[in-house]
Amino acid sequence: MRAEKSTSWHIGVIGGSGLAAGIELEDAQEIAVASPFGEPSGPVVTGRIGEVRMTFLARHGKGHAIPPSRVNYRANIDVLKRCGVTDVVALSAIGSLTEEMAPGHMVMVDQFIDRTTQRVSSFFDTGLVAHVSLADPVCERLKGLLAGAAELAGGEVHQRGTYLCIEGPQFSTRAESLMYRAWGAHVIGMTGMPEARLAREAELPYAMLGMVTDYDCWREDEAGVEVSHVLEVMQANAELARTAVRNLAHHVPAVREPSPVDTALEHALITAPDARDRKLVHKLDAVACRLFGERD
Ligand SMILES: CSC[C@H]1O[C@H](OP(=O)(O)O)[C@H](O)[C@@H]1O
Ligand SMILES: Nc1ncnc2[nH]cnc12
Repeated sequence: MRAEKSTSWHIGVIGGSGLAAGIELEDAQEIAVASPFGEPSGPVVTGRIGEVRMTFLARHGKGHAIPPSRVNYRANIDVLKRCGVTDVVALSAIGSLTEEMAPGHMVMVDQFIDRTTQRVSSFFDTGLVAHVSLADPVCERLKGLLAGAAELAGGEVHQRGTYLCIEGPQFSTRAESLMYRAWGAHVIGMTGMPEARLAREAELPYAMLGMVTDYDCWREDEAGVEVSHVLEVMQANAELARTAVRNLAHHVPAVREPSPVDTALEHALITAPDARDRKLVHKLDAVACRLFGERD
């Protein structure tokens, strides 16, 4: 395992609802990658778009069998890191909490409010304590590149948006939806957290391209969200998302300059070396490879 990131891009794509079929890659290979954090959502498909290495993982597994609360977010991020991914792009179906973010639009999520309750949200634990900064959970550089790629694909793109993550699997009540609006959230989903937290701990720049599928249930006199409707809108927009990813691969700079996120753990570890749990340190050979991995 390499300790420092290379200057070549290797983009990991996590495909959400309606995007399990993945993206078209050259020299595609399906690989089952094992993780010390358990079973990831499925095998990854790794290959290239032009000169850029790409690795795809379906968040909910083949056939969308895994609900948001049971996605093994740690294993998913761990296997992407193990594959050598340098940056992570998340594709997600989202509900809109604001009039101007209409179904069919795309939102470059840049902030999160986490209302999840059942998920393991850190790679670190007793015997190895770390506190990374999450003030800016999305990598500005990756977000900018992805926004440009989405616009080039012909999408109506909103440059920022706060994503409220619920536990699900039920959609929200009207009272909750109104409260989230009052909190200043712009969009709602069930998977952005802890995915973004874990990417940061793994020193992986993360950006989310949210695909608006519905208006949640805050609008008066409108029916609540139906999953069939969400999937219908996603199917209509899946090709747009795939084109955005293709454009991203074709438009990243030839040389990947370091991102501040590449060293997010630099000042985050607080446990003294002699108080560290060796087993946990070993488990983090990929996630924290820069600090604990073997050099090749
Ligand atoms: C299919 S409706 C609810 C479902 O869709 C979103 O999934 P993802 O973020 O993986 O695209 C939402 O978060 C829920 O999991
Ligand atoms: N309204 C909504 N609430 C939660 N997750 C969603 N995914 C798509 N639409 C959603």
